[in-house]
Amino acid sequence: MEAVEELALGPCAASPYLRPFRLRYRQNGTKKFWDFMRTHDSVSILIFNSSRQCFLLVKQFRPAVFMCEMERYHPQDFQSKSQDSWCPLLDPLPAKVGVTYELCAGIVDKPDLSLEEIACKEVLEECGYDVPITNLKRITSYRSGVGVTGSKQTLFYAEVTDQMKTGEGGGQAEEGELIEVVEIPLQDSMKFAFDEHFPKTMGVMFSFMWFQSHVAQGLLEK
Ligand SMILES: Nc1ncnc2c1ncn2[C@@H]1O[C@H](COP(=O)(O)OP(=O)(O)O[C@H]2O[C@H](CO)[C@@H](O)[C@H](O)[C@H]2O)[C@@H](O)[C@H]1O
Ligand SMILES: [Mg+2]
Repeated sequence: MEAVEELALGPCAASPYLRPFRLRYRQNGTKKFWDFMRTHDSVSILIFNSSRQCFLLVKQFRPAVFMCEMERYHPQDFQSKSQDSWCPLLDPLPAKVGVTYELCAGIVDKPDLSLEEIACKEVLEECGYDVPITNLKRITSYRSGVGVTGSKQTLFYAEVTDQMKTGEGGGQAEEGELIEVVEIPLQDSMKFAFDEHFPKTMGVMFSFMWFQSHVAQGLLEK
């Protein structure tokens, strides 16, 4: 996953994944504008393996995270010339600075599938567990990125057992997805959630805390 080579930064003239817009408006008499991106909504799934008493997370290389780190160390790479042509990044940081721990997640891009169906598909593709749709519990939904995308993410919980494992996961190879599944033991999960050495999404932190207050107590009483 960390063999990332031949990096080059270029302009994004058109994308099936995001579209930039500007909204002009007058608020309380003051004229304003706001720039934003239209992008897909998404689902994410907190997966707890009860056979092994651990959470399943996915680790992947995130170009946007990587380039935030690059900008800190090589701000010149983002300057003018890359606005109209491809600019090779000659002194890249190690790819691992762009690898994050996340909940299994996927974009909502199939209008004929329900959020639950998309969530089950992602659990199978990314983590290799075949979860019946009735095993999914909707936790809540929230806005991810209110400043730029405003998109909505719906969070589910799925308890799995080793018997439900039918494959290795790892994402859809034909789409170039390269995902590593990692197990976080329940007993280490709160320490992990707040350990800044492991770059992660808010979804991981929030859902681990949700588990503590909604599920963990029940496990102790079993
Ligand atoms: N900007 C982009 N550029 C190039 N290719 C792209 C792309 N966006 C998506 N793709 C392609 O579409 C695939 C989408 O994968 P997923 O459906 O698993 O969504 P992902 O988990 O990346 O993001 C979802 O889940 C994460 C984690 O919660 C949310 O942050 C995120 O908004 C949501 O889309 C990627 O593997 C890639 O092939
Ligand atoms: Mg995904």
